[in-house]
Amino acid sequence: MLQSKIINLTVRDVRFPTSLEQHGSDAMLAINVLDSQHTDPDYSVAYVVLETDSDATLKGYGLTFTIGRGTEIVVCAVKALSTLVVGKTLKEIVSDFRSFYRLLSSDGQMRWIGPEKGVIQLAIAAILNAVWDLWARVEGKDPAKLVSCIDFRYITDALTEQEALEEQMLKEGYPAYTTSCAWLGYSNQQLTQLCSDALAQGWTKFKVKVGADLQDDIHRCSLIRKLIGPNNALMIDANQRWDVNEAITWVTKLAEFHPLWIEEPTCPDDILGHASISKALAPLGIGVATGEQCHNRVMFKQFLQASALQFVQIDSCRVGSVNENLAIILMAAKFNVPVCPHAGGVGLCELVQHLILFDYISVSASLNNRMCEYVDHLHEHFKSPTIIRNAHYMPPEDPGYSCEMLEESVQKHQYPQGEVWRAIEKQGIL
Ligand SMILES: C[C@H](O)[C@@H](O)CC(=O)C(=O)O
Ligand SMILES: [Mg+2]
Repeated sequence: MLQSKIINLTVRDVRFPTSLEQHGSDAMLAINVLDSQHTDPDYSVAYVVLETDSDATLKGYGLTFTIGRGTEIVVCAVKALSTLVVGKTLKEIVSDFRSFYRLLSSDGQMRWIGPEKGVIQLAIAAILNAVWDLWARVEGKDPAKLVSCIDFRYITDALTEQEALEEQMLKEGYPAYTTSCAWLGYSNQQLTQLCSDALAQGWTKFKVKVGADLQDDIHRCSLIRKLIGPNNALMIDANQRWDVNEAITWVTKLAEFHPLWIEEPTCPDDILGHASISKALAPLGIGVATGEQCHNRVMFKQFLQASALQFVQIDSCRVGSVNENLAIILMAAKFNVPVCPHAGGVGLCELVQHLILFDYISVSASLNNRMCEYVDHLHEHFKSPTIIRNAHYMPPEDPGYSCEMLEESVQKHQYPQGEVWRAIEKQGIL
C-alpha cells in the first residue's frame, strides 16, 4: 500500500455560516463588523482529497482552516502546488518526508509568495494534512500513535512510562478547555446559560473573548468568574486587538479576575512586543499565549528564545502540518513551555487532538498547565468527530488524521454553489 501513487488531488471551498449566530466571534472581527456589511466569521475549510491508484477507497483527506472570504485564494494556492504532489507514490514521500516538505515549501518561484507563511503555508498545511491522513490509513495508525512505531527493546527501563501514558490517555483522555461559552457576539444571557451547562458537564477551564470594550470585558469576566468560582481556570483572548502598552494597561484592569493567560494580546508577528507584555504581566501571575496565527517553526523558535510566551498554541492547519508541529512541540519541550493547542475553528479539534496526545505520550509526559482547546461547533460534519468525555479529549479510534468530512456536508456547504449558500443568497441574509 505504500506503493500507492497519488493520481489526483481535488480541493474544494467549504464554508459554514457560523456568523449568523456569532459562533467564533472575537474582538478583531468586531472591527470588521463596524467597517463592513458582513458579520464575521464563517468557519470554512479548503478541503483536499488525494486519490490513489490502489483502490477507490484508499484516499487521503486534509484541510486548512479559514474564516470565509479568502478561502478561494487558498484553493488556488493548493491547485498551484498540486503539480508537485500528483504522480508521487506515498513511499517516495514518506521515505524522505523532509525533502517533500521542502519541495512544497521551497519551490523556486512559489516561495516568493511566502516563504512558509500566509496563503501558501495554509495551502501546504492542507496538502500535508492529507498526506499524513493517507499514510496513517495505510499504516492503520493515527499520528499520535507514532510511539507504536518505536522499537522499545533494550530501552524499556526508560520508555515503559510512555506505554503507561498511552494507557492513561485511553482511559482518561486529554484535558480540554472550552471557548464555546463566551464568543464576543454572545449575549450575557447566552453566556450565563452556556457556562452553567458547561459546568454541569464537568468543564473546569473557560476562555472568554475580550478586547472590544473594557467595561464590557469587565462585566463579562466578572459574570463568568462568579459563575465558575475562584478555583476553575479562566483564560482571556484579545485576538491581536491591542498595541503593546494598551495590552498591558487593559489586561492589568482584568487582573482581578485572575486569568491564567492573555491570548494574542497584540500583533502575532511582534515577538519583542509579546516579550514586553509577558514581562509586565508576570508580577500579576498572568501568562501570554499565542500561536494560532504564528507563521512557522522559525517564529515559534524566536518566541521561545525571547521568553515572549508562556503557552505555545500550536495549530494543526496554520503551519506545515505534522512536520512543523513536531518541531514546535520538541522546541517547546526544550524550553520547558507547555503546549496548549488552538482549536477554535472547524476541523481544528479533530486534527490537533492527535498532536497533543503525541506531545503527552512521547515528549512532555506532563499535564501541568497543559490543556487543549475545544469548541463545540460543526463536529457533525466529520466522519470521525472528536469525542469529549468529562471535559477530556478521548483518543481517536479510527486510523487516519480525522480530517475526512461527510460528503453530503461538503456538497451542501460548498461555496458558493452549495444549497446552504444558495438559500442564504436567496434570503439575502449575508
Ligand atoms: C475567528 C476564530 O473564531 C477565533 O476567534 C478563534 C480563536 O481565537 C480561538 O479559538 O482561540
Ligand atoms: Mg485565540
